[in-house]
Amino acid sequence: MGTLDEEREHVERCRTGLRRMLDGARDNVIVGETVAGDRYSAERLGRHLKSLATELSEEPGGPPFFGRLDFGPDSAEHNGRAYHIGRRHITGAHGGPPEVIDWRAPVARAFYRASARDPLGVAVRRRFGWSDGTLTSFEDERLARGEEGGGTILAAEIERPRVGPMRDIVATIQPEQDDLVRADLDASICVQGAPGTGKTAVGLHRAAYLLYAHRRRLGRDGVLVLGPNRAFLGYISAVLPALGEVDVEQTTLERLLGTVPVTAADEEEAALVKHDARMALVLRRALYGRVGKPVGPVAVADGSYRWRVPEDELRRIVDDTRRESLPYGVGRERVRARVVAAVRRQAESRGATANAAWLRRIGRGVTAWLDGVWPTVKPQEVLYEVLRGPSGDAPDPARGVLSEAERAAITWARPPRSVRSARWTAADLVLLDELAGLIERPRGYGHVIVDEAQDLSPMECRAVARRSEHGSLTVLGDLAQGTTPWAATSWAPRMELLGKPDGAVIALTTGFRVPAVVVELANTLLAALEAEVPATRSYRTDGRLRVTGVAGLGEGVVAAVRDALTFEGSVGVIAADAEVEALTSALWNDGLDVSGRLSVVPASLCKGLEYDHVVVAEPAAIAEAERRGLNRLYVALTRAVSRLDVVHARPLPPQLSLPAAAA
Ligand SMILES: Nc1ncnc2c1ncn2[C@@H]1O[C@H](COP(=O)(O)OP(=O)(O)OP(=O)(O)O)[C@@H](O)[C@H]1O
Repeated sequence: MGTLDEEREHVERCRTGLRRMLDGARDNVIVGETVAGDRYSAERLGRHLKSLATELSEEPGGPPFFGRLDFGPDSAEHNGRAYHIGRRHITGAHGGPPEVIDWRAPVARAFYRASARDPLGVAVRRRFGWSDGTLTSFEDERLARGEEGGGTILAAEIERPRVGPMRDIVATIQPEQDDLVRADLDASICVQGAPGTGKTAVGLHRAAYLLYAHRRRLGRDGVLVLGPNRAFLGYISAVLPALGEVDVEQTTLERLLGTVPVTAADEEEAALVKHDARMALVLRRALYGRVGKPVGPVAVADGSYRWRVPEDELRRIVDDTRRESLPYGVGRERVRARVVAAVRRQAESRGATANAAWLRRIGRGVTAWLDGVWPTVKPQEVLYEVLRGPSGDAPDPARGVLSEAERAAITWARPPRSVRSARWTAADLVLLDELAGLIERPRGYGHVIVDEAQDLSPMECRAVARRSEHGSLTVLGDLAQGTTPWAATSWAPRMELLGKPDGAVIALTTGFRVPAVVVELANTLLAALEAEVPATRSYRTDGRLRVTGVAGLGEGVVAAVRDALTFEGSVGVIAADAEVEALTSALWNDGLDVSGRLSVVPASLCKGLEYDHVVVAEPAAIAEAERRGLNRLYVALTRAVSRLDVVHARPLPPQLSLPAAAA
């Protein structure tokens, strides 16, 4: 077992190793750009090596490792060996053993999973303490002797004040989290976790792990991370690059589906219908309503001769193709190919031979007929017709699917004159995507991670399902934090809509963000929320909760913020959206700088975020602002890492009861 000095010598060896890797990567960038076989590979290779070189050059001062495993003699595979574990693999000198093992490597698993009860061959687990890139301490757990836990390094990392964007948790992943991070690529899982249990962290580390373990497959098929809004993405976007993964697409569903600009808004009644799964049938009917019954034969010119395919054969072709449930666009081409095949059979029975050019010509000759029977169509054209409402004697695709009131809710009161002048809403984007998916299958991903998934509507779930049909899903959410009108109240139906009915639902119940006293307050709301979720245990016994009744909300919030700023870390004031402007002015007018470490956040945007010190302003206003206002309040109350101030000028909502510690 190394002493602190010996460990520091190892740090130096690691830094030398990193420099060696950096020089190698730089040389390789030059070579890679000139030797790769084709331009595409050259570009990819060049990009990869350059980003590796950049990463390495950004890292020389950072902690090269955070843990160490010393295996005992009873480990058959690693008998008596020691390994340092870090964010990245560091190669050894002259082909010797690596200086550091990547946290995702199979052997590193024992760092997260070994316990006194089941040491997995590990004699000693060591955790290192760092300060500004200098190794300052370590703590050992002699697992083989039954010693476990009790250290301060782990607790200090979890309780450290938060500033800036989210950081990785590789040094302190907990066993129940590690199970999820390293679940099989083919396993789709749903993680139900109370606030701060590390769902987002688990999702991001799972992406990094899967890319490591299945680099080839996922490098080709891609990994997609979907978050609820841009503020959230801004908050989490540095985690994967810090873990060396820069090729993950991180976006919101709205941006992913955004083929047209959103320039209108729906009434809630209309949005509810548009997000309902029954719309899938309405749209399918509307699209396939465009397919006609062939009337009369088709005649195809071939030089001076005209081939004829009779009506009954054409009808059979169209009916058979419809039954095959292909994407609409593929169906159209299948019909063309079958008509061409019918012509070919006739030609061959007359002794002609069909070459490729002839087949193409006949195919082109069928286009005019095909346009009448199975026309090309754009999603906007179909949706335009659906939202314009039934016209003429064409059957309404919504008949028998939507009630009259629902039909009326989605029908434009004043239909735009043409599809070009139509203004689309956010819900329309989802419908346009459904139509686009019916016409042509969208690009799929090898793995999709969806955060805050409890808020997805059934139609949004279908949009995600289309993109993970041949891949797998990690679904992260908390039923108690659902705030959309269509939020899930149980997971099984959502997993079905997401195309993974067999996906296991796993609960995370230890909270790492919110201190116990704050959890206790937030938990009093749970009984009033429409969601059955398991109770949480907070890892953190530190923290402070203060509930203050004030005469004027502005002054009360200013006073709470002044106090908050005397502590280290970020400060977030969370208020009902309508109060944000007035509170921001009150803070500025009092000489407080509302940028940098102090921010005022509308309650509607606080999901997934966290601040070291949170001031929740006027809970009653947050609860009243929307249908699921109590869920929103639950989200707001659970953003605090160290301290929560609840400031109220009006009575608190009756569903919130103060724990004895705060009353
Ligand atoms: N094992 C861990 N070690 C250290 N910190 C952790 C660990 N797990 C989670 N955290 C920290 O706890 C905080 C909450 O994690 P995260 O945001 O992933 O939780 P969440 O379940 O997504 O929360 P919410 O549902 O409230 O958005 C983050 O600061 C995260 O870094």
